[in-house]
Parts: sequence; structure tokens; C-alpha cells
Amino acid sequence: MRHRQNINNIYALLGLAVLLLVASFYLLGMLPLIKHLERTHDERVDFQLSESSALIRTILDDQRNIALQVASRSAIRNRQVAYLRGEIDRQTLAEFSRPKLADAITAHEGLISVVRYAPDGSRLYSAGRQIPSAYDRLCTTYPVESIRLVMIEPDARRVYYCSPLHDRGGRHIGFDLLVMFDHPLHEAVERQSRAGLELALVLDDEGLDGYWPNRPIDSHMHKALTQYLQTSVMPSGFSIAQRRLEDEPRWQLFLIVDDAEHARPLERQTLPLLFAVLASTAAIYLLTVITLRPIIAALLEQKALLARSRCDGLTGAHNHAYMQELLDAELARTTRYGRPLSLILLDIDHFKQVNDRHGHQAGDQVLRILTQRCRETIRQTDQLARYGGEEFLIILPETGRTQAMTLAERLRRHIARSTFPIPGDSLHITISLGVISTEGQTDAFDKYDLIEAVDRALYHSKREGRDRVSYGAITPAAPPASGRKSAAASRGEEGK
Ligand SMILES: Nc1nc2c(ncn2[C@@H]2O[C@H](COP(=O)(O)OP(=O)(O)OP(=O)(O)O)[C@@H](O)[C@H]2O)c(=O)[nH]1
Repeated sequence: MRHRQNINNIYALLGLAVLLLVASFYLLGMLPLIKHLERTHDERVDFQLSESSALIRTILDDQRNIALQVASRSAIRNRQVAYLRGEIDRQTLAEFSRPKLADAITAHEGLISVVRYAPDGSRLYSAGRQIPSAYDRLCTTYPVESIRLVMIEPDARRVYYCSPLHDRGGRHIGFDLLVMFDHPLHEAVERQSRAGLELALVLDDEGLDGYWPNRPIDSHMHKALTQYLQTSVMPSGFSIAQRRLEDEPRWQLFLIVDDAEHARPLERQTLPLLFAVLASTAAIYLLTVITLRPIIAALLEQKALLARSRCDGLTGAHNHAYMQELLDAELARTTRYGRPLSLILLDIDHFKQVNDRHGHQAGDQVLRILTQRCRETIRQTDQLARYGGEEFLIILPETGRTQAMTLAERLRRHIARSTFPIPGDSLHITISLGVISTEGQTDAFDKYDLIEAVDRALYHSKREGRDRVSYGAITPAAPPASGRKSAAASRGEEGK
């Protein structure tokens, strides 16, 4: 039973070691890896935003070039100057310029319409598809110093540019509103967006009114973008990276990242690793347990045998042989460090009568209970040994005479007041005790001197009427001969 518990403790310790292994793997291996993957992801998002921004910029440049080419036609620009000077009327201007603009529309694939305005924003004429007059305000709402993208109509798949016109001297002579297809832009953004990553182009002041792309964006991402534009707070579960478009400062490019999608590749890379480590540590644990099982069992068996060899079978106190070992060790310590050592030898009074009246079994029971009572009274560092028969020796390390006497007296009273239940009866017994201490001892002494002294003290108590404590002086026998054994010691070592 005790073995089982010890083995379980060892397995629990092994389990703890495995847990520590897994925890340190997680802290030292997995966490840095996850951080690295996250950083890589952030870098990828940043790179993607830069790439998309560069791509869109190229497309816008292409479209602005078309606008520039339309505006740079000198013949129609000269007519515009003439009109503004009042040299020709609007009708003449329109009749001359409209076909040239129509040529330009035909020449530039992707160009749908051009509307020309006077510097005050009034419409002069247009070419290509009809543009509602409501759109005329596009070129005058914001100051337009150079060609600017002013509107995107995702549903109509059109983009609108405003291009300011100047004469040779650089004077402002009006605007062109150019309407173009959004195909190139659409294709570019389409290419850049994928599951969990959506690109959106948003016009500063108009929020989602000036929002693009022209395909249905994931509704969660759309909601996330809306919330972000309204509150500037990133909704949970999404990250948003943004960048202002170069040369088009009013347009911002957003990259909306669905964190759940983003985490997926992370999980794909780290989870199998974690599972592999868990599985291998579990395997190591099992293999270790299987391998160690017989070794641990043998060691524990050995330990138990050793404990049994030191133990008195009847009472569980240390046996006489082990007591001798303990006494040797304590005496060596006392001699070396000059620390006090005391001994108590106790003997049950008239124990023979217990045996005679109540039987040997009852006597054994009394010895067991007495051991228990002694244990209740002494300290954990004190050692209780069955010296022999109904005699017990208590070794008290680091204990002086007064303390030893106090303890002996307390023990005597405790036993005298205790009851000793035996089958069918309850006994009261008394004990006699002898006490000695090395405290203040100046003459050299050995183990046999101690045993003899404590034995004498005990028999002094017996002679004086029992149920009492006597202190005995250590009187070393001179000269100490090797192998010398007193009568008491010999009796003790042989057992009673
Ligand atoms: N039940 C039991 N009795 C034991 C054991 N060992 C010794 N005894 C008995 O203890 C008794 C000791 O008797 P005595 O030495 O005459 O001493 P006493 O009767 O205790 O008298 P005093 O010591 O003079 O007070 C003997 O009857 C032994 O048989 C044991 O292990 N179990």
C-alpha cells in the first residue's frame, strides 16, 4: 500500500517533469515561433498594402495621362481662350471642339465622356455619353490644381477625373471632367484581394459614399470598415491597415484583415508542432514509466526491507541494533560539536503481573500502546527504541539535563494518567525512568558509560519505589578498554 503510494509519487513527479518540459517548450519554442509568424504576417500585410498602392498608382497615372492628352490639344485650348476673350460665342466653340473631343474618346479605349467647363464651373459642351448636370459640381467642389480622381461609381463601373486647363501663359481657362471605365482598377484590386484580405479605396470626406471596389465585399469586412470609418476604432476580430495614395491625397487605401482567417495559417503551422511535442512527451512519459517500474519497485522494496530491519516488529519503535547505530552517530556528533545529548531509559513497573494476570497478548498490547504514548510526548527529532523486553530507550539530541528531566517527568505523568485498553479490560500502568545527560560532563566517556549510567538511574527509580524519575551521573570506567561492555550494555545488545 505504502509502496503503491511511493510509486505513484514518483510517477507524479515524472508527470510534473513532463509538464515542465512541455511548458518550457511552449514558452521557449512555441511563443517565439508564434510571435515570429505574427510579425511575418504583419510584414506581409504591409507589403501587400505597398504593392497594391503602387499598382493603383500606376493605373491612376495611366488614366491621368489620357486626361492630360485630351487637355493638351492646342486647337481646342486656343478656341477656349478665344471664347473667354469674347472673340467667339459658345455655339462656335462647341461646334469646333466637340468633334475633336469625340476623336479623343475614340482614340483612348476606356474613355467614356469628356465635359468641358469654363473657369466658373459652367458647362460649355461635352462629348461622348451624356453626363447628368448634377455631376458638374465635381470639378468645383474642391480646389483642383492638377488632374485628380474625384469620384468612383462602383455600380456604373466608372471613374471620374477632373483636369484643370491652362493657356500657354499658365492661366486657368477651365476644367475637363473625364469619365473612364474602372476596369484596370477593378482588376488590380481583384488581384490583390483574397480570403481574409480585402482592399478598399475610400474618399476622405465622403466615407463610404466614396467607397470602392465594385464587387460585393465580405459583409463582415464591410461592417468592420464602416465601423472603423465612423469611429476610428478597429472592430474586434479585424485588423485594418491604411495608406494614403501618393499623388491622390484624398484617397485612402484600406487593407481589411479578418483575424480569424489570418490566424488560420498560423494554426496550420504551429498546431501540428504542438501536437507532435505533446505526443512525443506522452510517449517518453509512458516509456519511462514502463522502464522504471521494476527498478522503482525493487528500490522501494529494498528501502522497506531496510526500514523493517531497523524496526521492532511488535511496537514499531526502532529495534535494539538500530538504536546502537543511532547512539554511535549521536555520540560522535556530541563529541565533535560539544552539543548536549541526553538519554531516557524507561521500564514498565510490575509488567510481569500484566502478563500473568491478563496474558501475553494483553502484555503485547500494553507495549504497543506505551510506544504510541511515548511518541505522542517526545519531539520528532527524538529517537524511540525498544531496548529490550519492556524497556525503552529515548535518545534526545541537542537536549540538556533540565529539558531531559522535564520530558521524563511529563512522560511519567502521561503514562500514569493514561488508560491501556486490552480485550475486556482497561489497565493503568506506571513506568520508572532513568535520565542522564552529557551536559557539563568533563570526563571522557563512551557509549557503554552512558548506557551503564542510564541503567543505574533507572534501577535507582525502581529501588526507590517505582513510578518516578531519577537522574544519573556518568561515571566513566577507568581505564576505557576497547571492546569493554558493561553488564547493562551487554544485556541491552543481546536483548532481554
Ligand atoms: N507480553 C510481553 N511480555 C514481555 C515481552 N518481553 C518481556 N516481557 C515480560 O516482561 C516481564 C519483565 O518482568 P521483570 O523483569 O520481572 O520485571 P517487572 O515485572 O516489570 O518488574 P519491575 O521491572 O521490577 O517493576 C517478564 O514477565 C517478561 O516475560 C514481550 O515482548 N511481550
